[in-house]
Amino acid sequence: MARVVDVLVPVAVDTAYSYRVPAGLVLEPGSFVSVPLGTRHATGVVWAEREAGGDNLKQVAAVRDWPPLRRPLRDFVDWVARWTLSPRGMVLRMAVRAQETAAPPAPRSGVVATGKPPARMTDARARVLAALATMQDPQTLIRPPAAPALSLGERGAEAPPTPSPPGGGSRHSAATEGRLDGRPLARDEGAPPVPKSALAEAAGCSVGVIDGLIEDGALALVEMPQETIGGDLDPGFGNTVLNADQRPAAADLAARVASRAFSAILLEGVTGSGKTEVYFEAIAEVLRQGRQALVLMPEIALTGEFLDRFAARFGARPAEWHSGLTERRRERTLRAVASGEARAVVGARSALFLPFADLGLIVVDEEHEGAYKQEDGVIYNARDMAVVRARLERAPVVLASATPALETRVNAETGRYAWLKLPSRFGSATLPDIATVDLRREGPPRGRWLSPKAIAGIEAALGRGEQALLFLNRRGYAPLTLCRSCGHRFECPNCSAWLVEHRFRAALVCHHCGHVEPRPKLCPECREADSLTACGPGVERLAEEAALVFPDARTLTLSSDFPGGVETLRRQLEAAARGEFDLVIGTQLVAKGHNFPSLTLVVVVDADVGLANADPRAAERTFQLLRQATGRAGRAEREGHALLQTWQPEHPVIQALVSGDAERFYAQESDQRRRGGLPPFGRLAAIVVSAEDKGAAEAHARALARTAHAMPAARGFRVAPLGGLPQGEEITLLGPAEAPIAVLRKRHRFRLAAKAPRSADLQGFLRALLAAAPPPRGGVKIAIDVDPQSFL
Ligand SMILES: Nc1ncnc2c1ncn2[C@@H]1O[C@H](COP(=O)(O)OP(=O)(O)OP(=O)(O)O)[C@@H](O)[C@H]1O
Ligand SMILES: [Zn+2]
Repeated sequence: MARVVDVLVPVAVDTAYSYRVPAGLVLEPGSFVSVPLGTRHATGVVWAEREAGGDNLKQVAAVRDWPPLRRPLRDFVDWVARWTLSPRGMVLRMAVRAQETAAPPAPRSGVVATGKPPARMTDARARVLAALATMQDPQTLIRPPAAPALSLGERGAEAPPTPSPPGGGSRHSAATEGRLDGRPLARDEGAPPVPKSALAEAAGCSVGVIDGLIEDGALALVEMPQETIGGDLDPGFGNTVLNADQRPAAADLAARVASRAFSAILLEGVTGSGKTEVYFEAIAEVLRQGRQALVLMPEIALTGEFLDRFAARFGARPAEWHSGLTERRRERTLRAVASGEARAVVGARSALFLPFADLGLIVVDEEHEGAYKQEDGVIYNARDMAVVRARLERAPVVLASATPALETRVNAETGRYAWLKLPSRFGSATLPDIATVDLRREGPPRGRWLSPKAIAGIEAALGRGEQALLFLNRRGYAPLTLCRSCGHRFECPNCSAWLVEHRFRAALVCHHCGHVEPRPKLCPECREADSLTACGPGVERLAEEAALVFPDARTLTLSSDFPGGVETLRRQLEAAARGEFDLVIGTQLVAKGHNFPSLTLVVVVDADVGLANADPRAAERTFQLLRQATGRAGRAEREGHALLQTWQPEHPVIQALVSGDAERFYAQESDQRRRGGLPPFGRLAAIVVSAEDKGAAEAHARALARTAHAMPAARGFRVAPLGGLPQGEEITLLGPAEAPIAVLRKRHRFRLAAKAPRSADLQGFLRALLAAAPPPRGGVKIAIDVDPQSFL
């Protein structure tokens, strides 16, 4: 009998392939191995090991020296694949992609002073030694010196230092005594080495000067200790004194962490109640245990403020994980996570697949956020999968939100999740009072978007030296451009969607596929000049109006598509938080999570934006977004106000926001969903069939429906007959129908939906359906979306 392993390879296949293990090779489940796959080699992970007659099998080529993929993560891969109906290899890809692409860490070295004076001293050499002393001074370590060679004192860095007169200027002689400006030159134990290039830059000389000093023995080249990533965290660094609401919640979470058992907890607290402070106490307990914590955030790129708060509480920043990291950083972070060195990671949804050594806690911040849903490839909701991973790791998972998803609320109500509540804002802050502006009666003049009431409110706030936020969840200048003379509308050539004008970029852009075209001078249809007109507002247009109405206000407009990327956004948000702007105009990006202490007024320019959607979650999502947005006001001492500009002030969502009665809103929503058998009271899956050829997509979608209705009842599910009302356990199949976005990226799309009672095996049904249906041909693709968030 030979030893055989089943190896899962990170490609779009579901099965693990078997390979023979060469004698002498030590493998265990989870080992990374290189295996022949077709004509090439691939890196895969050992999924199982057994004794078998493996004579006709290919051999494992090599073992990689990566830490093995631990059992909980392997089980997680299997679980996610089963749940989402994705090939296991594709899910594995998410867990190992980083390893695959990672560049090997480059060895890094730096110089330190030896304390031995150089045999010969020159200006340049003196500058190097001075710069090094400064850079190694713990006082300046916190913030690396922006101006180089600070210790040269009054003369500054720009003026090249002239040789000191013998005896008079103490600098050189001091240097030869091993001190410079009172700073010890000798290598402090622990003084960090400085890379040669950085030192040369700081001293304003060439690397050659440094090499000379090394040869002379005054400097030594040493291996740089790798910067720790997410390590060196101190649970007692910056203790926060919690208030009477926060204390029991924090104690509860800490006790759960200490128990090392799975549990799911909804931490529901109004905006500004200190949810972050509370779950920090759970993280502190994880650190005391020497384990690891993961915090998921929906907008990871914008968490500058969070990182600073984290550092103030724990003495250092957590590791970050998101798509904006450089390759080297990814690789370093990955290793730090796998080795357990990284004690805390804050990340986007993909961080859920990191190979933690000893995960003791997962926090999903703003758990209701749609951004947790990945809509392509493996279609999954990181919030739900976080609960699964926590269970496999036997760790608690905290779902934090001021406006929890209805699913989560129901899980808390039924006791599946524990429920911790923070009913009021921290300190003396109170929730903003919310009023409506009825656009039917109190609206702005044509072509304007700010009502007189809103303008008066903003003027008053600015007059008091406070900030105002104009919230409009629409990027660009105008959502639709048309020709006044012939009525031509600009549509995306790849999608059934209007092109959005971005005046900033002087372009028309498709928000679905990214198609960009210049805004023409003539109408392409009727050749009329200057006939194009913008319909409706986006944030750019609002900024234009604000500049007109408030010419003296310091205004900041923020949108995720503005140039400068994440770092610029972070800096601008920080500046806004410091009060450097009077008026902030932005999309949902500014609505969430930020603390702007002097912000007292939020104007929601178009509260109806999300309500027009016909999807089952439209009301819930609008409620969440607007409550978050209005929740930015009045977070410090001063009272906050919010104005909702709306055409339908009587709409239940608007009413719920105004009354602040979240309980009633959730109760109504629950009721409706229960009656409709919609999640969380029933289960939904969408099947999207697409092809470049419309006929092919439609034909296949119909074939799927026919197959479903012809399927015999099986254990776990039965398909309801067409036209009839579903009985008990039956699954209803709806559609196919052309998708609301009928064409996306040149592909025609048809949707089917499966609606099932909670007790039915929805995934089992979908699997059986795909197996029984004819195989897709002619470029037809099928995407299964379990628990869809989007109905487009
Ligand atoms: N115990 C505390 N001691 C000092 N400051 C606190 C305390 N609790 C909360 N704060 C402060 O109150 C503000 C709001 O807290 P935090 O951001 O944690 O609230 P949140 O519930 O997460 O809010 P949101 O849901 O709106 O993001 C912050 O500035 C925070 O520093
Ligand atoms: Zn498009």
